[in-house]
Amino acid sequence: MGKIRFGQVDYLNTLPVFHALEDGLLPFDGELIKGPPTMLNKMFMEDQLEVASISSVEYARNIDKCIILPNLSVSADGPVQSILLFSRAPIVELEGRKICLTSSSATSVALLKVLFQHYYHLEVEYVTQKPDLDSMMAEGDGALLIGDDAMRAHLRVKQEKLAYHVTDLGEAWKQFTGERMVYALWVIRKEFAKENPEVVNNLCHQLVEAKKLADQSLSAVLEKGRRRSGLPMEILEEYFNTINNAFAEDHRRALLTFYDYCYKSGLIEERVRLAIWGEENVAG
Ligand SMILES: C=C(O[C@@H]1C=C(C(=O)O)C=C[C@H]1O)C(=O)O
Repeated sequence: MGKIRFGQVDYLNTLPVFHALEDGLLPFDGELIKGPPTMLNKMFMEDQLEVASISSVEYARNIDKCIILPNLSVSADGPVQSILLFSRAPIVELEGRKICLTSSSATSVALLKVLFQHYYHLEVEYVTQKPDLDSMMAEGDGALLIGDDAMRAHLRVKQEKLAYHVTDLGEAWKQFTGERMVYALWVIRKEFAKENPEVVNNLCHQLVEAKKLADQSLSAVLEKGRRRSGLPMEILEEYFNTINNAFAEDHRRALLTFYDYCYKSGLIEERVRLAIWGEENVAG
């Protein structure tokens, strides 16, 4: 077996899980491959990675290929601060308008479509673009951005007093369903996991340890996040209080609620169950 190729979504919200691995604070005999979610989704599904943090909706589209690693996610209970729709008019007035979607996201694109259809009851036109607020707003009436791109754009909108409405999709989802939202999962390739169960057990253990270490060295994680993102410390502190990297019972219920709406909107092809490493239903 060669080194494990481990895909890392290169946003602040995965840093509490990856910090210790990046800094060699835990034994990890693998290679970290960083990129935006859609790049890692694709690499994982094309067998170029053994394990990765990927968009949660992509799990539902590829259940034959992946097993979810326990206790890990990128989630938030309500406003998330990094999944934002910028628009010229309030969101409820966007009927028939053109919305530019970031090419970096899969889950939040599906979330926006679900919310427009089932919560706001509006029909809009979608185009996909590179994540750049100015070129997106030059092309359309709204722009969906995620991750550090969304946070930097939001700061600019405030600093430059740009006349955009900003809708936090985590907040809208919570108002609609009463649930939190699970944006990303850590998954491992089914074939690889079956052939290397001890490696997977060990990795699961290390990732739980990695989160504990990040909790214990929060100031180092914040400082690294500040250097990487260029965002001010107050914003980072608030963000790390908002982002949750657990995967417990209410995360599962919330994720299945999201999948249900994705299914109703034709964004996934079947209703799925969650196959989680270490639980009985992962066989097959
Ligand atoms: C909350 C976020 O979660 C991310 C959103 C993703 C998506 O929309 O596909 C994928 C991975 C997550 O890290 C974010 O980046 O803002």
